[in-house]
Amino acid sequence: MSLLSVAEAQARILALGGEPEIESVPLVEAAGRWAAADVLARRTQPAADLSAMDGYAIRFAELPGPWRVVGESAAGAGLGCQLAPGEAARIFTGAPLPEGADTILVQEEAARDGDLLRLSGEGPPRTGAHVRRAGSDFAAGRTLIGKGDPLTPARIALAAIGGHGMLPVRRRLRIALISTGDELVPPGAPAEGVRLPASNGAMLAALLGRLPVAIDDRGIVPDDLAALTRAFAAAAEAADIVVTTGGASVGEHDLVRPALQAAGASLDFWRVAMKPGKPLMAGRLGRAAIVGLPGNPVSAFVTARLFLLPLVAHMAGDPAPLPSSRSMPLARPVPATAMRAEYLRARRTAEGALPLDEQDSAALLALASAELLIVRPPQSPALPAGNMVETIALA
Ligand SMILES: Nc1nc2c(c(=O)[nH]1)N[C@H]1C(S)=C(S)[C@@H](COP(=O)(O)OP(=O)(O)OC[C@H]3O[C@@H](n4cnc5c(N)ncnc54)[C@H](O)[C@@H]3O)O[C@H]1N2
Ligand code: MOO
Repeated sequence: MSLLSVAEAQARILALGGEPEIESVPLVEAAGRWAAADVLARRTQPAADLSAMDGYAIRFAELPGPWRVVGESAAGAGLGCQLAPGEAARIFTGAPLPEGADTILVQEEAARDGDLLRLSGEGPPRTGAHVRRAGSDFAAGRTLIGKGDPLTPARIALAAIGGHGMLPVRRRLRIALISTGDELVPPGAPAEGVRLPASNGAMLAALLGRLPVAIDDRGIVPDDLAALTRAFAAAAEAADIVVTTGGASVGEHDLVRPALQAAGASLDFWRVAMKPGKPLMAGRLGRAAIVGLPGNPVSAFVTARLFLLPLVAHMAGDPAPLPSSRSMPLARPVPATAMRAEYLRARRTAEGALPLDEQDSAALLALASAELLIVRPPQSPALPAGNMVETIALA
């Protein structure tokens, strides 16, 4: 298999994802997901003409008054009768405008003495001042949220006020994580000699945690063909996506590809023209999509950001799952690139994107301080400071 371009690999990985069923979930659980169907208003908002201020409901034509206050309209309860000529009603924010009234006199511009109400300031400037008309936000039946819209906090509020307690979303994706490597110990366990803690599983769980997923961290599997084959087959039974890290390259201990094949997986691609992240593989095993990330922690991070998160977002209903990029000036020169696209870890400065000195694909200290990836396409010339480059935000 030859090296694929990043764009082609992204398109192919998105095509691997199935369409999880649609379910209805309570509003708070829907936050951060995508609407799986249009959501229509079940009610008109406001349902009636309401006061937008605390004050008095009057007829504009009767200014400058005086009026006789005949009762009160509070939020959730109206006056209960119609205003006759010369009459006003005490009214509060959110309360229904009594029949016969058309305008609100705010209380700061009114003087009250028993039942008697007088104008004490400039008064309302026009008929209908401080009145929220019935249906001025939306009418029943109107589309409030379109299929594919992100369920932001504002859309959650909109759905609630539109009469919904539940929203249609794609069900949470089950993601199995498998770290491979004889050298790995679980995070926090003593790492003797040349063994090292497995950082990729926790990193991936943290990255995925912002999406609607249920993580099944299946821990560390040694570099053993039979053990890996068994682990992949078992993980694929219940998962929508099986994510492996490590063992993706070409050494004798890099057994992920043969083990996936032994488990019955069909591999769609292996190796992408990018740095870091070349030995990325993707395919299917039974009903599950397989994403094999490289073991190097920075390579795993960058490929997760560019391929795995978009796949998950796509399956969760995001119509635009690929990371967006933004043009920024370079704060320092960058060298030419060869056949692979390069994703340089960088910081944001007043002068623009500043590539870090340390670009090793195992250097987590540098990755942890990076705020951006500078995207350098294959076969790009060296660029001086000040030239514009595309960047992907990491936070
Ligand atoms: N002769 C070649 N050698 C390599 C090539 C190549 O094309 N020809 N590709 C290199 C590239 S690029 C990458 S990236 C790495 C990735 O290789 P693997 O996916 O096979 O990863 P491993 O060999 O298993 O591990 C690499 C490195 O990362 C550490 N690691 C692995 N898993 C974890 C984990 N869960 N948490 C933290 N660190 C982990 C592992 O100990 C190794 O140090 O291959 C190059 N080689
Ligand atoms: O492509 Mo590897 O991910 O450079 O280190």
